[in-house]
Amino acid sequence: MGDATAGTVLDAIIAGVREDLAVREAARPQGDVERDALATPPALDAEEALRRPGLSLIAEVKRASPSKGELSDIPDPAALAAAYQAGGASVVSVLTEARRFGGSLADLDAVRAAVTIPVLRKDFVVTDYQVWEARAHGADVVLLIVAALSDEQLTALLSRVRELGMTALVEVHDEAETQRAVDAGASVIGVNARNLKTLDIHPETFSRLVPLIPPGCVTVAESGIADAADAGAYARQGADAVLVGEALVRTGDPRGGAAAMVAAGAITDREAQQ
Ligand SMILES: O=C(O)c1ccccc1NCC(=O)[C@H](O)[C@H](O)COP(=O)(O)O
Repeated sequence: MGDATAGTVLDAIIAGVREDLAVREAARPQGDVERDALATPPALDAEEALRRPGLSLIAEVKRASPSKGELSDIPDPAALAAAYQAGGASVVSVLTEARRFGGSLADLDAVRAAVTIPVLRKDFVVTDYQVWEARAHGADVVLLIVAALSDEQLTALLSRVRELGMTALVEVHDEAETQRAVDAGASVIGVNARNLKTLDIHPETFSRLVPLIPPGCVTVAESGIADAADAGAYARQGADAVLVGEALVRTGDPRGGAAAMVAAGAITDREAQQ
């Protein structure tokens, strides 16, 4: 993608997210969303699911992206999510950002109703309202992108996520963000190989940052994972989980694609024991 100005892509996405959020907040005040959230069945324990032995898969429902444009139509997100679960995914990620990713809260509702494993609301969460909204729509996990948040916002949102019984996947891209995530007390840290300034993928980011993450944390390798071999490579580098979007939505066989990635992690586990 090249040499976009620092911060441009993420800043532009968040500006759009804030505009859409203002419309939703005007239609539905936070008090109403909080009431809905508190009436929703308790969140599933995603952190426990990701800690299980072997490589866990977070399989994503992703229609489009700023880096690649249209990826897949996904007329039936519920069926796609059910295929991911049948293939052994531990968590389903649902992109709910509309403008650049083509997602929606309706997708989150459909997926929540279709699977029994934890569901991640993947969005650009910058306000308390969005966390309550995620819970009201049945999410068990919320993504918090360190690059999008001040330390104060990160701490406050992390604490709200936990208060609602959910798990925060705290996403980092470099050493400074990793230190901020650790200082904020993150227990599930995603290392995104996609540079959010240039959108280029740097697979070596995980091995560079993982030594900075305390051993008790769950580590997730995110972005640019094309196949089972890539998933297995991250398992060998110590990843507890991989988060995969494009490769799974483009395959004609999401169940088989998911199963192959989970199996690659299991093979790596057996190799390590020998
Ligand atoms: O996917 C993008 O182009 C993108 C651009 C800017 C901000 C976020 C972006 N993606 C969100 C994600 O984190 C990915 O959907 C996720 O890691 C899966 O990535 P992939 O397997 O490469 O589709």
